[in-house]
Amino acid sequence: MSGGPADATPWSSDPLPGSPTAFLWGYVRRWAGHFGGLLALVVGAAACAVAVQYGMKLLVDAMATPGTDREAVWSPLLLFIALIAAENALWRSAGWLGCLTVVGVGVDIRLDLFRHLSGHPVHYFAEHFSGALGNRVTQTAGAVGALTNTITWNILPPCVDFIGAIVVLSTIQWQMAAVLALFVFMVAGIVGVVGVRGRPRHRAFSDQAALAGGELVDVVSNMWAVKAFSARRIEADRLARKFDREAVAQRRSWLYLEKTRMLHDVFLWVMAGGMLTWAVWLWTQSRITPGDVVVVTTLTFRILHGSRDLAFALVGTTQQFGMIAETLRVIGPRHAVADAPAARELAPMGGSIDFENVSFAYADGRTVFRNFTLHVPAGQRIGVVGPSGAGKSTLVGLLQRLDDPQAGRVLFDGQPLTAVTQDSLRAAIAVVPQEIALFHRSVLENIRYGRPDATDEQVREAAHAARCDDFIQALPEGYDTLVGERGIKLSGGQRQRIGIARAILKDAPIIVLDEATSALDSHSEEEVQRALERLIHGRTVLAVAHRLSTLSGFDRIVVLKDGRIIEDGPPSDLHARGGAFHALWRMQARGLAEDTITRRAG
Ligand SMILES: Nc1ncnc2c1ncn2[C@@H]1O[C@H](COP(=O)(O)OP(=O)(O)OP(=O)(O)O)[C@@H](O)[C@H]1O
Repeated sequence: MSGGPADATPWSSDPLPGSPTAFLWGYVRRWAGHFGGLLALVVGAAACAVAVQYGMKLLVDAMATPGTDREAVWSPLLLFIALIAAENALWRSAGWLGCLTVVGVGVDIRLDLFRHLSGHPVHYFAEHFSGALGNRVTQTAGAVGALTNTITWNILPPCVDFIGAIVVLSTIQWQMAAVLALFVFMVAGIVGVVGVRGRPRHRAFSDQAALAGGELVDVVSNMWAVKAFSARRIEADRLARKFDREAVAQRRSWLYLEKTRMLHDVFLWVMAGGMLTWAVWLWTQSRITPGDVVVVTTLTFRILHGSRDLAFALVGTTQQFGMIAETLRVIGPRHAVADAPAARELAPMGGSIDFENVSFAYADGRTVFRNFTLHVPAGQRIGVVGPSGAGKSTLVGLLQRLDDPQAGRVLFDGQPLTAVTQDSLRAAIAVVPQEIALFHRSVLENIRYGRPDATDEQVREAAHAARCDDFIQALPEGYDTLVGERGIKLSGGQRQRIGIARAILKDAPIIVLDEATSALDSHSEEEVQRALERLIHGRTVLAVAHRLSTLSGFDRIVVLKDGRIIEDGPPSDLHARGGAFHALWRMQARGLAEDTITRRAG
């Protein structure tokens, strides 16, 4: 249940607020009614709690003062009972409203962080642990909830208690109120300073915890390699060392808090003993009533306990703030590739591609293209080949605008990519990569990812055209079968064909095949090849391939080397020319022949 003013954040490329306070303030404003109500309820409840102590004093005085009418006890008693009822009603209302607020804000925060996170370019996710990013979003919502709870239950009430207690005590004996106020400031100050000095220990613990958590995510997501290299014990030992280091840091952080608590308890004992002795001495002098002694004692205990809660809560909040600040640092920056303010929807007109004097270097300074120019007319099938590191994937990435070139332009049907929205651009390009990303959802939903509004019938037609029908029908629940995380229950060829079905469904004017068949055996490749033929019919195709046989029947081949085009022309011309492409082709043909001989012999 959100119940609040959700979806106030646009899909902006602007950075998130840099400081946790500004970030949190946005939610306080969005949920102003809830936070305002919570504040009023908590302040009211804490004030009632102080008034209850005063009610107790009135009752004791009515009972203990000699010569007073015994009937006079009923009104203080009634007041006392009414105040207890009011206090509890206010606390419970605060609890209820706190629940609505924390839950609702938690949903908003996770959605906002997800929206911003998903706007970062693809390489951002390669540079960070994706699992850790997901956890970070969840933990930040948790930290904001914990912060709200800490302020509501551990910071506001002691502050109200303190003000209330000073007001009440000053009506009894102003000197006592002054001494108590001084003492509380001193204790809160000392415990606060000691607490803050412990921060490096707490930070060391959270760093170690993050490291150990990251290691665990890394190992679990690479479980295949762990098993393949029989490395379970090695990984367990490695984790044991990380956990040990984390445990040492955790003990140091925890025991430091215990020592601070002990220090506070000593202060509490000295102060409570001192105040009580002072109050009883004043009573022996008949300067204050028994009710005054009761109220001095209970208020002293109450605010001394409160001062400890407050000091620890403040230390706790610095940890929550640290966590939120770290998230804003990692997730919050401006998106590296953003839609221009005046970006239009792309208007596809056949699907021509132009790279005009493009220069591009990665963030680490590695230059891939210098003044690169390539024109692909609409409807042409072009194969891009070349040695590893030549820039083939970078070229495909620039076409999808995963990055912007530092100089020059990339155009789609004459429209510069920077002038159109990223969503409309990517809707016009269907990519079949080497690794098809499958969600842990049904086969039907996975194919429908190509066009979310497609009917079941259209999904089945696309699957049929991509030659998926047979194996999908053979799955336990057909199209409703859930594929495992990353589609682990399907073979490489089957995943590829699902990827092709998606692309067929997408019906985009440009098809990009990025090593689409390189991980397949010859039989699967044949199947996939047929599916691909159906997909690429009548469209502009840009195919990156190591296996040159994939490109037979293409109109044109471009051979890249070190970001430059070294050969360009129809495959037959390149063969005739006897250059790099021809040499590569012959090498692969020999490999294929050997492969066939080996299989026949087998
Ligand atoms: N995210 C990145 N950050 C920095 N450098 C990168 C990044 N991605 C690729 N490169 C570098 O850019 C150059 C071109 O890489 P690219 O992946 O485009 O080559 P490729 O021709 O597709 O290679 P392969 O056939 O091995 O996939 C290489 O030198 C590579 O190391």
